[in-house]
Amino acid sequence: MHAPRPGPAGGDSSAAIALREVTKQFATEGPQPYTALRDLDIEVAPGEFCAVVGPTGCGKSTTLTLVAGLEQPSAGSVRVHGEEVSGITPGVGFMFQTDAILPWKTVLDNVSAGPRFRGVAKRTVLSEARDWIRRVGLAGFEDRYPHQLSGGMRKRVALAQNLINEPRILLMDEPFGALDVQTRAKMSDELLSLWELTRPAVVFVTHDLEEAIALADTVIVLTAGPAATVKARFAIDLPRPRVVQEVRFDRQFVDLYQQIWEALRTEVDRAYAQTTRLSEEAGA
Ligand SMILES: Nc1ncnc2c1ncn2[C@@H]1O[C@H](COP(=O)(O)OP(=O)(O)OP(=O)(O)O)[C@@H](O)[C@H]1O
Repeated sequence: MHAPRPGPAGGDSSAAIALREVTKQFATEGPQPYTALRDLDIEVAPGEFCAVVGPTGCGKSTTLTLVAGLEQPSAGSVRVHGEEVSGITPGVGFMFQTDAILPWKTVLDNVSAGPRFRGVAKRTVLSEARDWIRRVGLAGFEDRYPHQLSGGMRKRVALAQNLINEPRILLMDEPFGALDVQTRAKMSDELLSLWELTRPAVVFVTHDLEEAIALADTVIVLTAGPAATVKARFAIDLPRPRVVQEVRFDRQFVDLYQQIWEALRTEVDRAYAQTTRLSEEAGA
């Protein structure tokens, strides 16, 4: 039995990420702001792999932008390694669904870009970049340009580009969402083995509950918006190393899936009903 763990693990200042009673409002064209998140409490330990699921539009990406320092909370606090976030958070890697690699640079130059920007000597950077390119399985493709690569290969470049900076925190917003099912499973396996190398704390946003359970130590379910918050938190105590395609058939996996889906389904139904109502009102 994997009972949902209530709330975050009780105010530990050694957390990699700690969001406390976070509310985020956005200005609208009307007089009232839109409250995307309210009283959100999330804590992620160093080295923990945390997946966040929730209905569409509930505030998953917004949560990541708060941790990255791209947005400020309207109330509450966002801390990274004990420091209040103000401005872009250092030591944080970010991977989106769309490719963020530079189309005019080769694989080698893309992977080298971060350390070069920080002023690391060129020779050191090139040698490290080649190492990371090899680790992500792209040895021999150093001189290719992004348009000469498949979608999965471009994701590997993006991974190497992030991991070469040895981020203590890696924020991933549906990074494999645009890939076909098989490539996606392969990339998930590769992500897990690369994550083991440097063990950053990961927050991985996904719509895919199977993907969330297969990858994570913890799955957080958010409620439907507006004013989304944490509905439940589940510990995923499946043994590691895991093979994403195989772990899905594990009895324990199926039990976890049923429990988490039970929590998620209500929120997905609520979000769907709201969208349908708003669309009917707009059309009336
Ligand atoms: N800059 C912004 N200005 C106004 N509203 C915003 C802004 N960013 C996000 N929102 C609103 O906040 C809510 C949460 O958005 P967010 O993108 O975080 O949701 P999400 O859970 O990541 O969505 P999805 O699952 O569809 O990717 C949405 O209603 C969105 O329209």
